[in-house]
Amino acid sequence: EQCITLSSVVVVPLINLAKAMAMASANVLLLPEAGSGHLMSLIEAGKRLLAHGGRGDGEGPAVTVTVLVVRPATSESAAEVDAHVGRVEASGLGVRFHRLPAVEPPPMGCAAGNVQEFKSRYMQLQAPHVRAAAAELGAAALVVDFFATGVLDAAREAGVPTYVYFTSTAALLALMLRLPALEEEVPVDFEEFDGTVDVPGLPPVPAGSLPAFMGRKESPNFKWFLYHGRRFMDADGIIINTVAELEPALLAAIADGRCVPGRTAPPLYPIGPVLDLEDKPSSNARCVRWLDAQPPASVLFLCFGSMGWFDAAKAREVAAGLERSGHRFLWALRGPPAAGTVHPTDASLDELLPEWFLERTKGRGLVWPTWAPQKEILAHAAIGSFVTHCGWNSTLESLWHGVPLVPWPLYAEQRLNAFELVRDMGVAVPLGVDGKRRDSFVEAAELERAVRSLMDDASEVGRKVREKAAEMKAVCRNAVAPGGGSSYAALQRLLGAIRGGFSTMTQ
Ligand SMILES: COc1cc(-c2[o+]c3cc(O)cc([O-])c3cc2O[C@@H]2O[C@H](CO)[C@H](O)[C@H](O)[C@H]2O)cc(OC)c1O
Ligand SMILES: O=c1ccn([C@@H]2O[C@H](COP(=O)(O)OP(=O)(O)O)[C@@H](O)[C@H]2O)c(=O)[nH]1
Repeated sequence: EQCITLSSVVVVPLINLAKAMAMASANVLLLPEAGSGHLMSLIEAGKRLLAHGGRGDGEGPAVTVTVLVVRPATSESAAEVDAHVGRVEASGLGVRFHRLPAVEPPPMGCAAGNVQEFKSRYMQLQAPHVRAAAAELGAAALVVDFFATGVLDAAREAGVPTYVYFTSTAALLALMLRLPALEEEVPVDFEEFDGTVDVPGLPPVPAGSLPAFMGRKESPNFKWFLYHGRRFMDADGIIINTVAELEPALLAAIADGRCVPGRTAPPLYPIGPVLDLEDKPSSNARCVRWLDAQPPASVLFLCFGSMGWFDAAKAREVAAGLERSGHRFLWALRGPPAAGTVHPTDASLDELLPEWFLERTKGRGLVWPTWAPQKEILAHAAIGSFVTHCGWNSTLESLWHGVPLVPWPLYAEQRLNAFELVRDMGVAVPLGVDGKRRDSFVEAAELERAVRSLMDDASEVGRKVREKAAEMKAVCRNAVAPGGGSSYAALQRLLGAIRGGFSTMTQ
């Protein structure tokens, strides 16, 4: 109102000033899921947006990045999130944080087996606060975790272009986009199904390699994956933590509309590998110093993610398999979580290992009973291969260092990752894991066979897989190289789209 009474000599410069201020920076809001793994991955992606667009250039305004922090529902998770947010705030990288008001969690708590439902409903409840934050902070774009597609409508109502950040593979994305059709095509529950499933861009996928959440169609978790799969099509783009050259056929199948015939898929931005790979001072952990004394590419590393743990029956099979393989090893072994928590405890070696094991493998093996500095270990020249649960972050970390894999999937989408690593990418040897009757059990003889097939000098299969992993190391590094890399280019395209939308908004 004050402006109306002013002369045009004053009004025009004021409007221009407001526009100029708005144009000065395009604020990208990130909405991670309320758990630390996905939060870390999305923050890492945010750091890349800042590094590429933070100062602005001839192509458009500078980009700022603000993370909308959802209060985790458990104190265990809240402590992890607080610690990580604190570290990033202290790092001075310029990522901003905005804490969303507390929301009453859905009633079911962290009920075992309904994790996806709980997370999805909790994120959906954030919608009004996300809309308020978008207005308050002046959002140019919103990037949401793939469990948070429940806020898409609120973002749309607020007029904010919204992108999904997909923390896993293009294979899982293709499968989730296909899920509504697959549900119709396969007449029984997937856990009853013996056939193969068609995922465009992959060889036929055996039912036993489908993700754990797909078991029963009536389960709330399945329903939520179905929901998210549908909602991905409504996003303004899908940012995915993969590398174009790692999954070319899958990305082409999604982009060509082969996963959802008759509809155009949102633009895809494969910007991976999104990993926190900054040079950190060496942890000086004893396990890393132990590696210093081992010959190059001689050590098998075993580690099973933030939630993998073994009971004595499984640990004894591993021990026997490792002993018989004759190869050197570094085994990160964890025990069962304490009641009411999800994270493994430090292993009690007396309880988990056969009494002969440490003595018989002395000098060629080390058991590490706690959290391992995995990235530092995989970067070490002594590491020759990696037995992994196939979490996608662990997989990318391994490929980044050219380390070939032995896949031992445990939970989430890991069976699908294992299938892709062996059958499509050729960077892993197969391992027979009994997921149906014995909860991801591997027999000693089978582990010994797989390890030998990858690590024995005379193994032709091993040579090919090792070569392929070395190729993928180059692929990953080239992808993020400034200028010509595919992930670098995808990030530039993404910034272009965000800035383009922002300029339209502020015109
Ligand atoms: C991909 O399918 C599933 C992923 C998860 C899942 O969810 C999750 C949520 C968080 O708030 C924090 C996490 O750390 C986290 C991790 C997680 O699984 C891991 O995600 C990785 C990629 O980000 C990777 O793909 C690993 O394989 C996963 O173990 C959970 C889930 O079912 C419970 C899924 O089906
Ligand atoms: O002892 C461990 C176990 C895991 N990790 C790290 O935890 C992450 C695990 O992520 P992933 O996606 O592989 O699996 P998740 O734990 O989410 O199932 C990766 O960055 C690993 O490097 C680690 O550093 N030490």
